[in-house]
Amino acid sequence: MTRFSAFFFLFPDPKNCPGLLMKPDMETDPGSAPLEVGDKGLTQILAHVIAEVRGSINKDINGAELLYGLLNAPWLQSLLKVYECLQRHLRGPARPYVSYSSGLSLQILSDLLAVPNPSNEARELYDLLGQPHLQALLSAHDTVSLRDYEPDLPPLPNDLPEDEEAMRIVCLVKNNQPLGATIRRDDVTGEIYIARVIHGGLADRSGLLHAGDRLVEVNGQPVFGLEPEQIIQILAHSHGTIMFKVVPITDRPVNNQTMLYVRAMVDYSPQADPSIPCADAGMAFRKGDILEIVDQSDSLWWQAVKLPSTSACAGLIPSTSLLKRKQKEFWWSQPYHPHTCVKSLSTVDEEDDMIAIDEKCVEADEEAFESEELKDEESEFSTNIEGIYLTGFRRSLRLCRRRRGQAFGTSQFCSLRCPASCYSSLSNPYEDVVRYQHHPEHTHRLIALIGPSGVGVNELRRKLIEINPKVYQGPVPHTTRPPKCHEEAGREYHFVSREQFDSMVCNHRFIEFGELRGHLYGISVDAVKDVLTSGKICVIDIEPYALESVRTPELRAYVIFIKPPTVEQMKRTRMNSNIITNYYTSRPFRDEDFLEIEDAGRKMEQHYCQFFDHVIVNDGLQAACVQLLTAVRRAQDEPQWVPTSWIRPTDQS
Ligand SMILES: Nc1ncnc2c1ncn2[C@@H]1O[C@H](COP(=O)(O)OP(=O)(O)OP(=O)(O)O)[C@@H](O)[C@H]1O
Repeated sequence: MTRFSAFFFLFPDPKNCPGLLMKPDMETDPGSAPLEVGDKGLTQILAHVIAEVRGSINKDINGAELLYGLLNAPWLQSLLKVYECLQRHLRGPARPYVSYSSGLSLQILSDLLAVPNPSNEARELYDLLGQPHLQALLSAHDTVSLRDYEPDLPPLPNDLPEDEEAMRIVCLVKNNQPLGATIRRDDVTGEIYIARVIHGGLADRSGLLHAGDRLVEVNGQPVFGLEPEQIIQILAHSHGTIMFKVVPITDRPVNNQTMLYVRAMVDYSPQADPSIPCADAGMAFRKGDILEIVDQSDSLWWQAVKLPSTSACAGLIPSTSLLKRKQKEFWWSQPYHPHTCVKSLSTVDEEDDMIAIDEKCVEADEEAFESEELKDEESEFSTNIEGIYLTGFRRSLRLCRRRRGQAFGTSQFCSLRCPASCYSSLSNPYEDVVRYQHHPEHTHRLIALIGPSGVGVNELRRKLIEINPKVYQGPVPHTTRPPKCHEEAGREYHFVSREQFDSMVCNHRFIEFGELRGHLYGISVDAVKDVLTSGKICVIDIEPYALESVRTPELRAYVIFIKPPTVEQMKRTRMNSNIITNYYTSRPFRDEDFLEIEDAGRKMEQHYCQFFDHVIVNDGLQAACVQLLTAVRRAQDEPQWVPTSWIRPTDQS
């Protein structure tokens, strides 16, 4: 019994088509020339093969019938036709059959329209040819076939002078968008130049106007000697197409700037800046905005887009050096105020004088508070969840802050002009940032809550930890006070000597520290790291001055601002809540407390909003808690803008 093999058809010999079953032996005849198949060769060969196979069916050859059906399949015939077409085109460049297909299709359309009773096929053809995209395709086909790419330009005159400059004529169609270019006049020569082209603007997208091009005419009107404002007037009064005649700049600078993103650390308004070359081309931004710097070619004025961007067109912003200069000028122009910004808590000795007036009253209340504190701590221990203690909630730490707040009055926020530390914070108007996606194998980001005293920072923090103490935890604070009978070292506090504590302070190991009733208390970087390396999410509350200590590559804090709602809303929601007063007593909230919280919250937001990754308004406790939970998850799971130095600390200069 004979078996057909598919490879018979791989080496057909067109000259011996009828004898196809004789397979040429390429291995035994290496010198034989490759077989050429003509345009119709394969189709002919197939026809012969089919005839042969048909003959074999009657000879009871196994598989012949199946093969016959296969070879006769319409798809195989179509495939062969496609193959032959491709072969033809591969041999030479494609040539259009007609270069007037667009006109031809219109002719066909009008002929079809004239048919009295068109068939279904005619209707379908009419619909197909009438499709706009097919019309566009045919039009593109004709343009390509005619090689009609260039505009028709008049021939160059023969008598061109030798020193004739190359001119470029640029036509831009004016729409509602600004042209996106600024001009300047050379005061010596009176020539007008394109000063800058705004990234993503109309002029930029045309690709035909560049900074440094000399402007010769606008709409046929020579501009030499005109003031820039006069040219702007010409442009403002033009409609439709505007024609520019320019002498292109010879050495266009290559823009090899890499992508740069920054977080604005200051507010900026171009309308309030008399030094900006063109206020309309400027871009306002607020503290905390993320800006994509798209052009730094000018050392003074950069171009940037605010993210998330709604417009492709960039705006002018001052460069870092220019903004620093402006800040310095502004700073020096302000009247001097004594230093009111606090870096870390001063010792009690330093404060004593300042709080002397209240001291008697405080002493009396401290006695009362001491027992209350103990009661409070005991109740905290008894409510520990599954053997996990809610550490870092000791009132002593919070009272350190209160004492400091009391000592410095309400002026913990920098005023316009105060020395060193505040001034240095002004010196970095932009912070380089990158999009950072937390890696599951890395430690979690620290969650730092910040808010005015009494807004509910600790309440929210406590609630979060209580939801899942196996996931969320506070750091264990350090103290120099002796342990109480029920306390265990490393559980409620790390108990250390004053010398040890001082040494940690000197080595900047504390995020926050303070002194209360002769004892030092503090939250150390290592205590936070202990929680993080255990695989948990560390949640702390901080004061603004501690922002610097937590926004570091090792802690990568995600800062959440707990914002007070309106006074009215606070009155409604805090009806049954108590506030801890500056005299260490707990009493129901009063109207003046709400006013104070609102004012402190406003000031805090005004001064530090650039550091906030998220803001939660603590109105209803339940809703705020859900928002906090969502924000904390987002901090770990979603990409965030973080300082570049966190990712590449070695790049820091
Ligand atoms: N959304 C809220 N609704 C009702 N009461 C609240 C809400 N948030 C907080 N409270 C209550 O307000 C009081 C103060 O809250 P909390 O102690 O958390 O303040 P804080 O911001 O940590 O300030 P401090 O550390 O100075 O006490 C607490 O009695 C708390 O239960």
